[in-house]
Amino acid sequence: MEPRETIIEVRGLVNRFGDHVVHDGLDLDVHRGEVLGVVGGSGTGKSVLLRSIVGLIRPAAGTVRAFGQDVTAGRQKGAAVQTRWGVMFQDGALFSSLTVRQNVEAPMRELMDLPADLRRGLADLKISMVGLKPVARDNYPSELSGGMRKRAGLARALALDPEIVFLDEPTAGLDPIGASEFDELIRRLQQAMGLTVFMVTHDLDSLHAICDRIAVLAERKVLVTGTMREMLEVDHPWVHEYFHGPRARAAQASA
Ligand SMILES: Nc1ncnc2c1ncn2[C@@H]1O[C@H](COP(=O)(O)OP(=O)(O)OP(=O)(O)O)[C@@H](O)[C@H]1O
Repeated sequence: MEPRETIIEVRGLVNRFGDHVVHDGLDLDVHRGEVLGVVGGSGTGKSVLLRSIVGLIRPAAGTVRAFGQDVTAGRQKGAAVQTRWGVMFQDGALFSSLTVRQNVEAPMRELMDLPADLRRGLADLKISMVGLKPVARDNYPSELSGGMRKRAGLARALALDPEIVFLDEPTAGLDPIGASEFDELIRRLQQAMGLTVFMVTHDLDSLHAICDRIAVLAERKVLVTGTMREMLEVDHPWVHEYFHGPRARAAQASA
């Protein structure tokens, strides 16, 4: 097997809010081309981990290297990697006063110097790639269904042709059919674009359907990483319950 390239390397990460320690010496590698599912109980710091990797939270200690650059060192250095990743927040986090197209154009406006017609063409391409009809381009977020808003959020995350996308609970709030369509979309885009995907999720079906590897957050760190098959062997109470509980059995049966 070829050695795997690590594109995100988190070492010794410490995050705390007041005296509440969320992460205490967390290590994690993300490999190029994989779909990594990040799971953990509520409040274990999955979103905080995502936000500290993309520079929205400055950790109390530890380092995050992205594409070989230390992105914890300061905003200046981090700016260079911002075009290499895209982020989709939990509810899509779209700008409510902008249309879908304007939302997708926003990262291009901020970080690239493109003529308006090219920017618009690229935005429309991304909108069609996520399966939204052309008519949705001029809609405002409030005019879209939850599933469409998520697709629009994904189109915005893809705006700059990133190498990695960070998705925070992409299927939360979708009905089962919508959720599996969204999984399928992520898998197709990942294969077509050679994307790496970092996905925080509670969705056991998504873990089965599209994740190459899973990282479990517990006890203020990444307790274990591995394939779904490896997760089934882990002898830790929470991990065992999560991957063997009734919902896990149902997801396994339908995978
Ligand atoms: N800005 C903040 N200020 C204070 N506490 C915070 C802040 N952001 C997160 N926390 C706390 O950090 C902990 C981890 O939060 P986080 O949102 O990362 O959890 P999570 O694992 O994503 O949970 P869930 O699965 O419920 O979304 C929580 O206890 C939360 O209250």
